[in-house]
Amino acid sequence: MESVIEIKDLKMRYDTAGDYVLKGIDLNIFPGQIIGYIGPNGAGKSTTVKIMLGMIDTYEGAVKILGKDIKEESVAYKRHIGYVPEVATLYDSLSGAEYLQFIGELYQMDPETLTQKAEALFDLFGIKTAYYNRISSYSKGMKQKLLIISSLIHNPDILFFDEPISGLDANSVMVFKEILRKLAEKGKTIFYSSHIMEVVEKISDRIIVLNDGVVVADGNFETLSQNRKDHSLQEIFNQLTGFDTHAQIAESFVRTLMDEEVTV
Ligand SMILES: Nc1ncnc2c1ncn2[C@@H]1O[C@H](COP(=O)(O)OP(=O)(O)OP(=O)(O)O)[C@@H](O)[C@H]1O
Repeated sequence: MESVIEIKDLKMRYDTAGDYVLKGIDLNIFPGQIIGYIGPNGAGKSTTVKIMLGMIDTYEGAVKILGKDIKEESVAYKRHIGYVPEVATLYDSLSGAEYLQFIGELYQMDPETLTQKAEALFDLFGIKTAYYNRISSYSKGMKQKLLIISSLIHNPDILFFDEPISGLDANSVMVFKEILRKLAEKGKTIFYSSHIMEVVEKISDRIIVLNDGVVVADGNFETLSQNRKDHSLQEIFNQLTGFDTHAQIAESFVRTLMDEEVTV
């Protein structure tokens, strides 16, 4: 099977005299995979995703998406990509309808098809009545649903989601997880970054753990949990990233707050 994403010896440093934040990453991602892309704060997850999205081009190494080197073919591949960023800027003065029309125009979608799809997706997400309202009046979860719809409306082949369920209620999370499964069944590739280990463990059929700019684990949950005494992804994550001091840190934190003697 051909890779949808092929990353070879990817290195990145933001400052030419500074340290590398990505230290040589090699990955082959295949159609229909749901990749849980996890790692501690600052590990380099967003940097990798931004490189794949073409938002950073000062990297070393090679990144091929859908068979093309993204440095050589920097625009065409973006039609095949959908993205939900962790922090998004939505145009608050537009309505949901206007925002999606704008997104549709960027992807040169037929306006009638776009409107039909947009209205139907709003309805399915339970926010139909907000379609013509200004985004400034949306709740956090409604904004998140709009972002999810706008990342999917052009029917992309590769999806990058960064904490996509942030703000979604429990029922909507169930719907969203099922949507991911169905999209993967249709051959879409999903790159899912999150710090919520329970969700990553459940939805991913491949988990990639990044620590300090290096891939420290890559496999399905069963492979990752082999030969380890603890079996939740949270515990495997703690072991892989060498973290076992949560209790001491919490105690020092609270002592500091309480003005007691500090022992860090
Ligand atoms: N624009 C930037 N300029 C300089 N350094 C940056 C920039 N963006 C990220 N970095 C640095 O690169 C490293 C990796 O950051 P990145 O945002 O990729 O991590 P992450 O794994 O996505 O973290 P988080 O889980 O906190 O979102 C960090 O040390 C960060 O300080």
